[in-house]
Amino acid sequence: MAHHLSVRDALQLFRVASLPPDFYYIPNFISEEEEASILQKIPAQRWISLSHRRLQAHPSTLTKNNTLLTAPLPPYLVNPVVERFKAIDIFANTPHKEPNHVLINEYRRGQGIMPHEDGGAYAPVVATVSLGAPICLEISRKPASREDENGATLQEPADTPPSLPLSTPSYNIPTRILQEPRSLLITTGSAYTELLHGIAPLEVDEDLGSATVANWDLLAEPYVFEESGRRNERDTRISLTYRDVLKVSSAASKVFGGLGKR
Ligand SMILES: O=C(O)CCC(=O)C(=O)O
Ligand SMILES: [Fe+2]
Repeated sequence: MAHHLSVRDALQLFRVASLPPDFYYIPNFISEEEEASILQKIPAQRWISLSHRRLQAHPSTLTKNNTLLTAPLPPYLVNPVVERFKAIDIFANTPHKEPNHVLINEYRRGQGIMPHEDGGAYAPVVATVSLGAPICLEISRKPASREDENGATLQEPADTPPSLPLSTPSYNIPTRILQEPRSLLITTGSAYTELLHGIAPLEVDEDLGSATVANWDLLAEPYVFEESGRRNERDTRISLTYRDVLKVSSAASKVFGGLGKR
């Protein structure tokens, strides 16, 4: 008798089991040819330079109140990546059922991004395709916060015991997720809402191994790091982060809706 694995069951094979739900790491999500083709199509004139990385937003940057002016994503960001997302139902439960926004980040050797959370502008699913070179994503807990008597939020020191449910002792946090080029990382559930992610501004990721990298058993080529002294010499790495922006507005609704209210 044939056994059929549902898409959901199949995805569980790629869950990063040592972390709170849910991170999924899928190596070789795209081929080398597809990677080269995407890299070549990223428009050189669209980069916005920040102090420790550069980035571009497609189809556009969100407005001040986190609204996306809807427009199609460029075809090179849709095919094959979004087509493949549909096959594994990644955005099946988000409001628009597919990503409508992509941030492209570029990190040169020594660059990074501060620990942060992606917040409420998006449905709590991020799908990150990595291109160019490996890099470590650092995963940490949010500092517990509480309100003082004036209603201002107080941040507690990072070593304060965190609130449930992530305090389960089996989770070894802080940790790292090693993202190989052509891999896909899906961040959803409490991994999206309760944890911080960032990239340390390093020239070398060191001490790579099963005890220090949460997705070690899911890597396509762990031997590359074993053979290079458990080190990853950073090189330029580009990420495509696919999201579903909750608030959207079309150009037409902006013009006619606006007129109607006057
Ligand atoms: O480059 C990455 O993998 C992380 C980017 C990121 O966290 C973001 O754009 O919010
Ligand atoms: Fe982020």
